[in-house]
Amino acid sequence: MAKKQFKAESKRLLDLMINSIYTHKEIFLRELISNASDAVDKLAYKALTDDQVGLNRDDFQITLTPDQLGRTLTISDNGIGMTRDELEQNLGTIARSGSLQFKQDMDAEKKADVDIIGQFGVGFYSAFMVADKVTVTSRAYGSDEAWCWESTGVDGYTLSPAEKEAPGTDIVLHIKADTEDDKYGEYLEQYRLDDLIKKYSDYIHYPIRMLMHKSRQKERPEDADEDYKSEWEDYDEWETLNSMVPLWQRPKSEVTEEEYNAFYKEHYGDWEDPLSVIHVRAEGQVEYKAMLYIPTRAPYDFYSRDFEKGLQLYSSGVLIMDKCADLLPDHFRFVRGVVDSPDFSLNISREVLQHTRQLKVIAANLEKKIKAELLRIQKDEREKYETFWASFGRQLKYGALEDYGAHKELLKDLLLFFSSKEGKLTTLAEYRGRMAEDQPYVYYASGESVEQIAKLPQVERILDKGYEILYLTDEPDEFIMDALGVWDEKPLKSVSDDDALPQTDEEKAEAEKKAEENKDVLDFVKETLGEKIKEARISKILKSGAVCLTADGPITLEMEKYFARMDQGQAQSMKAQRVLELNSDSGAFAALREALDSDREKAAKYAELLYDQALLIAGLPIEDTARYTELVCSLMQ
Ligand SMILES: Nc1ncnc2c1ncn2[C@@H]1O[C@H](COP(=O)(O)OP(=O)(O)OP(=O)(O)O)[C@@H](O)[C@H]1O
Repeated sequence: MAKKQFKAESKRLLDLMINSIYTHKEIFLRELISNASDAVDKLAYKALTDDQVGLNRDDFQITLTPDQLGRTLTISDNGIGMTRDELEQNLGTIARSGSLQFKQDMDAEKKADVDIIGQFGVGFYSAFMVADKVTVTSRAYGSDEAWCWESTGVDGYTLSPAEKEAPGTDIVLHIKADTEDDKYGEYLEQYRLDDLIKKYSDYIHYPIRMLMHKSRQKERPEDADEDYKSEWEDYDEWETLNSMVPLWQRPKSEVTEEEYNAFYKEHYGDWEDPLSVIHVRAEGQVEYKAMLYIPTRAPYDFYSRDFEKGLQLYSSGVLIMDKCADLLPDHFRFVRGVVDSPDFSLNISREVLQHTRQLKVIAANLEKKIKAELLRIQKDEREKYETFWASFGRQLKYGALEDYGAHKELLKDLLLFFSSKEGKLTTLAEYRGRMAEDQPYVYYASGESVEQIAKLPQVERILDKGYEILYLTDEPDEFIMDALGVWDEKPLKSVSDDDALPQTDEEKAEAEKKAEENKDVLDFVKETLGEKIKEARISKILKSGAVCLTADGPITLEMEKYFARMDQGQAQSMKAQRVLELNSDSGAFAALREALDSDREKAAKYAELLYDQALLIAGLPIEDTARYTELVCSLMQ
């Protein structure tokens, strides 16, 4: 029998195929199963119009037969098969896809009935990654002869007549001998094959079956006495390895909550039900189906570098990528789920998806859907939203700041902050809804905890006016207020800002007068404290409190704390420009003024002490604690 040669280019191509295109050898099974599924699809399609086929959809199947002794793995299908010419053309020419041709020749309206996977004409050759010889015996539907194609890879192939009872194809892989690095024998183990089918081909529409070798406990004989020891027996049983119809392909109305939840727990290793499921069927610009889950709680590694975001990507029921990061923006990285589309432009190895328009369109649509679902939960199921917020709120806040605030408009409605008025979490929109029109600003105050903020001297005047304050206790909060700037025409304002309460002309004149009258005291305080503060001023924001610390310029005290934590207290980390605010109506101020007139040394001690008090109130450490104690004790004498 004359050996036909692959064309020279084909030889090189084949070598490339076998050694370079795929990163994982195990995908050979995915490719061969996809081919078998295509072949079955083609015959099933024919059966729609041709009664002669004599097979129903339920009769089609793909079988796997591992033979450990003979070291072969056979993949059989009862699909359309190949004629001699087709064997030669399709398997003898690399990059020729009979499947693509088939799809192109099909009537447009029938295309919806089939899900042809093959398009590049290369997948078959991946068999040579694990086999040193491949034998294909095929009988085409409508033909009464069968042919055998055989090849050892680079060396070309032979074609010879063969026997085969029914139409279809048997592909026998002669599995390579094990090496130090590669244990090819694993592809003969039934459980490994089962795993691979579940991983890559679980949603192939036809049953993939394997005769499984199992063992079971024998039934206890009726006359067994007390000493009876249970016995085991081996048996073989055909098992369908794939689940076939993916949940997301079914109409939403036909999937129960239990089914959604069971899928989630099984696939994403969570023991708790998800907070919500988003099931999408899109038919616009890009056709796809998606099933997304919002988890109830963050996985333990969520806020660590180890956490990998991404959705599983399927194309026509075949797994293409386990974590496609491009489908999820970082701010929604907690979402889990699946996207399936026949429209993806895959690259030849089906492993990496090219950055396509389709992917961008899908990602943008999903982002909108996720936001809409979160808003729905926020509105209709507040308690649930708060559970979500406890786990993922931080992620959304950081998301609003990422990329120089590019996503803040999208995320701002989802954010929650603690409300002084409600005594619980609120959205900015809800705050705005409660706000009287003559209230000039949306107020916020920052600190370590809600309790600590509530006691800050600078919140007193604002609360006394009946205004609501957002208590910010999380690191990114102030940065968010900065980034947002205004909410529905009302500026966001820190209660520590000098102009937190707008002043009338009279009040302004009064304040200026006070500052002028007390200039000597303020100069003295500044002189005593030196570089520690930028300025001492008569406060416009204190009511009954004697003193507090604020910051001039863009960096607030809370931001300073944040930067210090980030740099682990390095000296060069960004510092706020501190302003010591003094209440000229307070007893402490009167004492300071009196001391300044009578005992400057004592006055200096007062100034230092007031500064330390202000640090304590702001939740900042006293710089020299020994000196502080000394001050207090000396003033007590
Ligand atoms: N089991 C089979 N039954 C019938 N025809 C087959 C079978 N396996 C392969 N073929 C034919 O051989 C062709 C080449 O297969 P190959 O796997 O190399 O490429 P493909 O499936 O078309 O594309 P892709 O590289 O995208 O998988 C197929 O298009 C199909 O016509």
